[in-house]
Amino acid sequence: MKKTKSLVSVFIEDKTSREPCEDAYLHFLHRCQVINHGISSAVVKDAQDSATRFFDLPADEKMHLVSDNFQEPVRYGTSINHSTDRVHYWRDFIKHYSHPLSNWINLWPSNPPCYKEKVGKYAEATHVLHKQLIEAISESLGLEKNYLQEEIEEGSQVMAVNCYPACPEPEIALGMPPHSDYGSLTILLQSSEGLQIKDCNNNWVCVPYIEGALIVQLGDQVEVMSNGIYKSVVHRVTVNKDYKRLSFASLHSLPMHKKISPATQLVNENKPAAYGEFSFNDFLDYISRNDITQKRFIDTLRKKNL
Ligand SMILES: O=C(O)CCC(=O)C(=O)O
Ligand SMILES: [Fe+2]
Repeated sequence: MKKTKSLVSVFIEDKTSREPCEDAYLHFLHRCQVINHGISSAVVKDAQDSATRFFDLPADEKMHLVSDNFQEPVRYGTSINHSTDRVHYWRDFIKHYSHPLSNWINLWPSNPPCYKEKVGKYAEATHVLHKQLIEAISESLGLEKNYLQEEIEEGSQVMAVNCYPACPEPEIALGMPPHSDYGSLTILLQSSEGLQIKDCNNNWVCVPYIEGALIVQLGDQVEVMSNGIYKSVVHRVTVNKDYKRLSFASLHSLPMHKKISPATQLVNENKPAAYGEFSFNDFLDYISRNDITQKRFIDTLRKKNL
């Protein structure tokens, strides 16, 4: 079976195997893990090993990449924004722009020497997978498969590589606070459990670790484009006291300046546009001036009279 087709069928099969209501479909997508993604275990392992070696470097080797500027294409840090966070989170991260790879890879860490090549291979593979998933989502909404094709080809990809060290008091700490991702989809690779998502009843649910699987999380751009048929996933990261956890969050989005709004095919008299338009740049502007734990960005886009 062709990869794209099998991904589509994963979505559709689950849609029909549950109660035929919108919520059931969303419920499934909140929990989506993809196993038939076509990214080899060697590519995944090499990327994980390279990232582990990067985080194991002495602090002063990483410090020259520290920045609180959210627009910086390569940024190392702890917490979310170390200088403004009122609560610090138990996380180190390196974030880098990743698409088109040749535009950015020279800025990526040069130590360990394998980092660029190995993480670069993984980033390119997730870009291909993202395109397939967006096609499946567009079709599931009754839109053309290539509805967002151009925007995805030219779109942005930020790879957030997160390291959550073992924490002596995990019950009073978090690796990341509750948030949803701004983009279209996030493709997430976790080395062990730790991610939790908020379900329809507002309970935190642990996302199980499945060897070889990639977690697919819906972001704010898909919620807006689908006019609320899909909802972006609120998630947070817990930590543990026994071992370090590594995750790769590949954050995909439309190009930085491109505004997304509800698809006209999904807007009608009975279902008017429920959100205003926004771009990735608008989100960056918001996050640099606001605390996302106080108010979600997507809440600022909802039309008030609906
Ligand atoms: O580490 C994780 O499981 C999630 C990371 C995440 O949510 C993010 O980087 O936006
Ligand atoms: Fe996230």
